[in-house]
Amino acid sequence: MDLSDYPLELPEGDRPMVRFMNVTKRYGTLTVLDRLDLDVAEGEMVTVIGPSGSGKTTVLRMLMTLETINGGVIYVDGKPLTHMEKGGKLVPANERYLRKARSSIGMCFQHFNLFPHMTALQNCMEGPVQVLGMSKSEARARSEELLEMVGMIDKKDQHPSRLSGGQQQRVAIARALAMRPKVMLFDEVTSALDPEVIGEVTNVIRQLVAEHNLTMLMVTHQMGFARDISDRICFFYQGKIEEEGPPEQLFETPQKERTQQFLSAVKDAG
Ligand SMILES: Nc1ncnc2c1ncn2[C@@H]1O[C@H](COP(=O)(O)OP(=O)(O)OP(=O)(O)O)[C@@H](O)[C@H]1O
Repeated sequence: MDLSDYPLELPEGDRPMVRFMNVTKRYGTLTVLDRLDLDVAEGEMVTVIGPSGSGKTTVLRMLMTLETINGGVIYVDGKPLTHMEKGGKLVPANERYLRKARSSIGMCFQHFNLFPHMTALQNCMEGPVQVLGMSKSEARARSEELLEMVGMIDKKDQHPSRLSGGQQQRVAIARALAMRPKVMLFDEVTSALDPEVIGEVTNVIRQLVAEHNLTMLMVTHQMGFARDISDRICFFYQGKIEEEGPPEQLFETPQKERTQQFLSAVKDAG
């Protein structure tokens, strides 16, 4: 497909919050995403599972527009994310366009990446003030509300080094939400945590799913958690969706042999 074959905007009535359309990502000769089509509806929670190296994190990285894709187009809220319109057709987006587009995507990583010299509250206020141009008082009110929601308001004046991993991750979630993203991405947010604090982070995400109509895309190795909270599970294999479906269906009656093998391997391991 040529870039001129892709719509400048998705039509009314067929506008998922996220659409990967025929997306290919290569590193040298290695094809990591292979003509991927993936939709996430508004308010939907989709979890990507699959073997190591199957391209799960790459999906999130492409949505963060951290790197260019080699083929296809990603749309967010009906508008191209990776591309922009020029003279009536799509061209790869420039840095200015990407900077703006990125603010619609919130991301939480395995390593929380909080600013070490700032308190929890300052970490949350930074984006709204610096990127969105919000007044300090408005940013503070919004940040305090979110810190309250993740159970961290008591620690708002602490620096990250004084917080546990689970607490830092909760601040990182509040910080991402403070930007009012259209889509939230969670990449292995519990895998660097001690077992006893995993629950406090999964509970925050569970609460987000239950009470807020957020669109979320998550990568996790915690199958039980994925099964609990996802609307849909996508099983990735070699940069493609091998099988997808509601959690009960995918975990209980997987249709493809590769899905069955993967699920029995993780079951044996865990
Ligand atoms: N910057 C890069 N340069 C070269 N190869 C890369 C780069 N980033 C990722 N890859 C390769 O792309 C493939 C997919 O990586 P990705 O991180 O998306 O896998 P994953 O499914 O998330 O794996 P894991 O479960 O181990 O995190 C891997 O083979 C990886 O080595």
